[in-house]
Amino acid sequence: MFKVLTYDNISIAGLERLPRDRYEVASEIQHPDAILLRSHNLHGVPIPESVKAVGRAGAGVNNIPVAEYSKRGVPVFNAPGANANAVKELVIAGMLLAARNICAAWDFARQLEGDDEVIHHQVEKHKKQFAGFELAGKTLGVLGLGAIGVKVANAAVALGMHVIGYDPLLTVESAWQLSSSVARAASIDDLIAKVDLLTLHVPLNDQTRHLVNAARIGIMKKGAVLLNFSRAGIVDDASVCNALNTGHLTAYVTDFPSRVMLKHPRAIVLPHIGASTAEAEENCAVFVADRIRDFLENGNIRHSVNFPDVVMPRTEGIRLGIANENVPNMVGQISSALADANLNILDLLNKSRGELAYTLIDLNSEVPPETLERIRAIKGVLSARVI
Ligand SMILES: NC(=O)C1=CN([C@@H]2O[C@H](COP(=O)(O)OP(=O)(O)OC[C@H]3O[C@@H](n4cnc5c(N)ncnc54)[C@H](O)[C@@H]3O)[C@@H](O)[C@H]2O)C=CC1
Ligand SMILES: O=C(O)C(=O)COP(=O)(O)O
Repeated sequence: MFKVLTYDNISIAGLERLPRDRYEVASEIQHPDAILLRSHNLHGVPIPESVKAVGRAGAGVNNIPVAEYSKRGVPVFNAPGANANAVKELVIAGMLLAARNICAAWDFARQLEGDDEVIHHQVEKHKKQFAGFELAGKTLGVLGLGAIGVKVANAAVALGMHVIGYDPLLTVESAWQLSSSVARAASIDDLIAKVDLLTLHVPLNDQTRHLVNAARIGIMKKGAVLLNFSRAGIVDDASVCNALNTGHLTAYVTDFPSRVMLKHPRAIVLPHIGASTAEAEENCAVFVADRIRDFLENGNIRHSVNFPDVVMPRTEGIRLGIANENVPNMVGQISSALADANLNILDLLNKSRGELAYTLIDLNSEVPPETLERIRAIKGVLSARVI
């Protein structure tokens, strides 16, 4: 039996991918083989010795200390693109909410009192304060053209907007999907200076923390709208608050409320619901549960954020999965240990990614415990397991 510890609300459809005869899945469980979570913060949480894999049913992994898991030879999986459509739809909604002052107008309408004639009179008298602008013809800047950014850019083109994008690490996959109408900015500052609305779709990391700060807001057009459906830390909320107060920014639409933004009349704050649709929750949970299962049962790695893709068809033999540092002579030392135990290699696959490597070896017979211990003791081996 494999044990899977869950945090957050993981879609049942995903949990059902882990059959009950082979998996014990619970939100409280001792010695888990894997952790399955969404936005729960794992920073500062001790990693149980038993954990072999972590699955993030979503895109962002900034809530997971990936480097610490890497040092332990534990792959972290996510579900790239599985919730992108949900976020795209909310971003489009966010642009419309801001452009048409929908939140303030709704608040106004809900507090009207009196009979229908009085209400009608009040409506016609006050509606001018909620006059907005149309998206068609405006210029949208998309920072980060990954799964979400590409979908937002293409949808905005379909709405008649001019779209400019910036992503120095644009993948071939994203480039293929991106509308040819999307213009390319030369730099972040070039992008920011040109647009009426700016939407952020980059991960939170050391390069993107406070990427939108006072200096960058200063080069934005007066009256621009900022949308942040990426992460709180990418935007310096205090600077945005100042810019909203002076009118330099017209509106800030964010999925990440903070104290200064909660009650701000020009801020539209949502409770991190970008991926909260039944479809996205199911897509993410199914995607990542399948990856966790293939790893636990076959040692295969697909769509990990820290390890290379390593997928080898199963032979009849005994399988060994080894995570190691990407340094010379690892495979040599491992195969010597196997040869000394008189084990014959049926199949072997070794791949590296950055500082990490992963090896799958199919063997003709059982691995003696002392051989497994000898492999684990090799300097640079991070984890080794018979599968
Ligand atoms: N509000 C919500 O509920 C959700 C929020 N997110 C957030 O959105 C982020 C993006 O998600 P996806 O598009 O699925 O990820 P992705 O990995 O497909 O795309 C991210 C893109 O950002 C680019 N990028 C990285 N650093 C950059 C930089 N400094 N400047 C410009 N581009 C840069 C990458 O090259 C990549 O193309 C996630 O990391 C997460 O933080 C994701 C899903 C739901
Ligand atoms: O996938 C992401 O990065 C998200 O932000 C979605 O978070 P959630 O799974 O809804 O807690």
